[in-house]
Amino acid sequence: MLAARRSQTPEVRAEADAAIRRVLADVVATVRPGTVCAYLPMGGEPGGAQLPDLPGVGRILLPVLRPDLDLDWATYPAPLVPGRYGLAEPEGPRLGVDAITEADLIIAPGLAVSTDGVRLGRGGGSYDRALARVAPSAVVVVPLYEGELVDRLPAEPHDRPVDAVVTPTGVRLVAHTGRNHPA
Ligand SMILES: Nc1nc2c(c(=O)[nH]1)N(C=O)[C@@H](CNc1ccc(C(=O)N[C@@H](CCC(=O)O)C(=O)O)cc1)CN2
Ligand SMILES: Nc1ncnc2c1ncn2[C@@H]1O[C@H](COP(=O)(O)OP(=O)(O)OP(=O)(O)O)[C@@H](O)[C@H]1O
Repeated sequence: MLAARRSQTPEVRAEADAAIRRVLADVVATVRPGTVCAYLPMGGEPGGAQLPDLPGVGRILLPVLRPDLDLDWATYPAPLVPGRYGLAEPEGPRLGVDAITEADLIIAPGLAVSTDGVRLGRGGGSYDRALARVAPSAVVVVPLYEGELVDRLPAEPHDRPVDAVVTPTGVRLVAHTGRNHPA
């Protein structure tokens, strides 16, 4: 999945990123979230650097990677400083790992999602831990490029299912049996 992302030309990627941001704006207009947990794409992740600049959202939180790879949160916009793995992270007060419980919409990074809602991450287990804390009513979406919504992914009991994927062509709901019962 990473190799396919790297092989995209900058022009094709920029166009797909802009389309993904337009679809995300539609999702925000529909869900009308008070608080959104977003992320700052890095190294060819869908959405581009402007992903967290979400118009009309009262409160935007970005992840701050803890030494144990769990996720803390800080508000955005804020000055960005370099974190581990080449991540850019917001300065400002750390709100704690439970800040995600206040989010109505979570935009989570992923390399692929299956049609039954399993998300493939980068292997830190960060979002598995963070998504276990989201409110039952919250919506979890993963921005993806074309071809990254797949039929099957290997799942383990700690994997937390997601609700929908956002691609350049639109939103697609994925089916799962509940946040704490991975498909
Ligand atoms: N943009 C973005 N922010 C994010 C995540 C993410 O996946 N994307 N995370 C999602 O959890 C957390 C950070 N976790 C990360 C874990 C690994 C790598 C990474 O680059 N891993 C290398 C190999 C690491 C190594 O040297 O062992 C890789 O995948 O090539 C990056 C972020 C929080 N913020
Ligand atoms: N709640 C948890 N507490 C501690 N470790 C966990 C937890 N959930 C998952 N892990 C560990 O994290 C590791 C990586 O899991 P996995 O490969 O599913 O990550 P991922 O979903 O790809 O990554 P990420 O969530 O960071 O995007 C596994 O070794 C797993 O045991």
